[in-house]
Amino acid sequence: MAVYTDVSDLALRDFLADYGLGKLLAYKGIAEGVENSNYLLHVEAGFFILTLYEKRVNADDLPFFLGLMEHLSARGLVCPQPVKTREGSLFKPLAGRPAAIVTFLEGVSTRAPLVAHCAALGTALAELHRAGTDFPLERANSLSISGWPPLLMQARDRADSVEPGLAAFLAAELAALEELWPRNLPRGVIHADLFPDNVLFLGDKVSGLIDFYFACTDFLAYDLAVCLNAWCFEPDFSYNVTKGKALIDAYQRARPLTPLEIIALPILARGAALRFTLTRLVDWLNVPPGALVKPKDPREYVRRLRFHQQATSPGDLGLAF
Ligand SMILES: Nc1ncnc2c1ncn2[C@@H]1O[C@H](COP(=O)(O)OP(=O)(O)OP(=O)(O)O)[C@@H](O)[C@H]1O
Ligand SMILES: N[C@@H](CCO)C(=O)O
Repeated sequence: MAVYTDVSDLALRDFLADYGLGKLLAYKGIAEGVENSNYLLHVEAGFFILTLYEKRVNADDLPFFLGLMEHLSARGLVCPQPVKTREGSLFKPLAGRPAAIVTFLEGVSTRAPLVAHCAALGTALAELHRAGTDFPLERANSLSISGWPPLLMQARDRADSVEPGLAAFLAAELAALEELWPRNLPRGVIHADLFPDNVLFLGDKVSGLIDFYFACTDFLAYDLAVCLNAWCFEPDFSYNVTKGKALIDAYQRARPLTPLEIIALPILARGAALRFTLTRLVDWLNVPPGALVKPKDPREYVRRLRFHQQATSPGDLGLAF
């Protein structure tokens, strides 16, 4: 359960006094998620999500994240809408953390995506990229290639306790990717963490995208690479090329990839696998005492990384070219 920061009902009532949402009727911590503390709020105005931003979220980035959700909602993408205080603020402190209230979205995330889910995701991802084109703010991706060496430094000494030889393997991967990483691909707003737990469905249809707290300005095709890793591997770590093809084809129907993006996709997928290996490894080795959280297993991403070392052609991912 991801609740790092406990919120007393007294503090919450005081916080809510600045919003026009009526009285607090009930609230409870939400079991899913690993990054921030989330509560489901039931107030007189209905149901909302209260998020307290934890270590990876810098308060200076909140205007980008919350402004992006407003921008995308205004363009018809279903994502949480931030609720402003009576004075017009998008966030304010609660229990020592910056905190915001956003609208609650209906739908259920899937733990075992089917081909139809992957196709629906591909369409939603391309729509997100298109809706983000005129968003005026920029935010560098702090977890792209220049952000990986500091993560490896934090984990290097204890990485081999997770899997023998892991520190050397990751150092070699980092060096290889620094050589191979593309420089000039189409850029724009990306979600950067569109895993199955961040996509809500009603049946086969996407009913909402959530958790924009890694969103940034980066290669659009990197977002597709993150999704291929998160949605198209089976529990035995084999890559399901049918799911990959469904995701890519649906994406391309709404936003065709350029030839350079097609060539770069295997490297982007390898880099995306390294990014999540490193953040998971750091979190695995540093669970805060008392936190109600189940860290995610970095070895799931080491397996993907090994796949991408071998799968060097776009066709290996399901891309017809
Ligand atoms: N706007 C929303 N509407 C409905 N449910 C939501 C909403 N925002 C969050 N949730 C619920 O809260 C859970 C955790 O939210 P979120 O994914 O934003 O947390 P996180 O800690 O940032 O997670 P992650 O580990 O994916 O980074 C979600 O899986 C979902 O069940
Ligand atoms: N989606 C991430 C966790 C949130 O950053 C992961 O599965 O490692």
